[in-house]
Amino acid sequence: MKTIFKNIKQLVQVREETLKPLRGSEMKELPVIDNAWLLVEDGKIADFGKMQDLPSFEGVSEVDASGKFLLPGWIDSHTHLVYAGNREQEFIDRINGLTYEEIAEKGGGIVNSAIKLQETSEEELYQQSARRLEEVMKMGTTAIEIKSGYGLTTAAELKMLRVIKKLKENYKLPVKATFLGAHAIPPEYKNDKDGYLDLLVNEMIPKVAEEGLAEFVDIFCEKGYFSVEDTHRVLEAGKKNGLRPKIHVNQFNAIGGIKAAVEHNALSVDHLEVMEPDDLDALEDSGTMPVALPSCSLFLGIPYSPARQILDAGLPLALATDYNPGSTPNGNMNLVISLACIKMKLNPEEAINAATINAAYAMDILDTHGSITKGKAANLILTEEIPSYGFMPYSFGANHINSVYINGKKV
Ligand SMILES: N=CN[C@@H](CCC(=O)O)C(=O)O
Ligand SMILES: [Zn+2]
Repeated sequence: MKTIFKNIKQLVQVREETLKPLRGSEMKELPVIDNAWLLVEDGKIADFGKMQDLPSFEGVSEVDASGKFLLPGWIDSHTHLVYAGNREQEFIDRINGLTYEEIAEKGGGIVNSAIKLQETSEEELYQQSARRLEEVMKMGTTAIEIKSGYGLTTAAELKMLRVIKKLKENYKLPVKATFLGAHAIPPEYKNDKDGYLDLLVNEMIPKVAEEGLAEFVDIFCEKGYFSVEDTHRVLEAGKKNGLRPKIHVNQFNAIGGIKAAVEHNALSVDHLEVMEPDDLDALEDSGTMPVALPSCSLFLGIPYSPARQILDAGLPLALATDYNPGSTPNGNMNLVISLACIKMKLNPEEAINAATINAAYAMDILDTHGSITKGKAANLILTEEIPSYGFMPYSFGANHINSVYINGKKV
């Protein structure tokens, strides 16, 4: 099956090849073709060019993209989209003065979500999660990473991961699963963190790997959660079982987790609201992608990741939503891109690169997704008629998306 998009006002993020993520000043460049066409064949980008050079094609269905922009779909490399219910009460508690940390200390937070999830059937959890996935796909997300971490028992963690597996089977976009058993210390191990780590390392990780339920391993490396020493232990166990690290780090405190992650060749380090010079140094010459989550900063009222400092240090940067019930009950990548421009002072070009090419790297799918490149999947966003691609982040809160395509098929 072939589809041709014609009269595209601008084809955005056009690259011959994408072998590496973009770093530092490279992120300012966003290659485009004005007045373009693009051919999709068998779900892949087959060819593209300028309208003046349009060859004649037979047996193709046509999409007239006059006045519209065509760009690679957003890639959301950090979510917790599989969860049960919501934490609206904690939202009210924070409005009334409690902090995220205080709520967690009182037994709320991640543990609250874990109790809800343990009490929810696998089928119900799947239905709630599938609704969220469909919602974000309509907003332009065309590849997604999803973490476990609201189970905190072997049975409930496996239940979450099976739900992610079912989403992967039933939806056509790339879905990658991350095992985040080390998300919080469950109440029954309150005074025995090492006992929980033993369970993680000796039982959960081997089972997850044996059943092929995850590709990545994660840990919340943070004061009051897991230490740098715990991080080494969990990442080592993950690696032994074939799971590459992608970790939560430097959200509230810089405790040395970035250096540990780099030592384990983590694919990404995520959050980074608080960064020390040592953290930037540790990332230099590494294959580890820094990932910022600006909607989390908005919702919790915490600092935004110092993106300009990260780019000025010549490092790459990716953006993701962190969609979860506690710190970011929102999976809208368009808002993330706007916030990155407004609050983190990224230019639209930098933000779009961070949400496509670099996000693809952070999900380990850069060879097949993240740019308009021949042979890559036709996972695309067709905008409404807008004056420029920069109009998307400028008009924050609006999406300006006409349609979304996964493997060339309209969502
Ligand atoms: N910080 C750790 N984990 C999630 C939030 C978890 C929650 O509050 O449910 C995050 O990335 O923000
Ligand atoms: Zn997260």
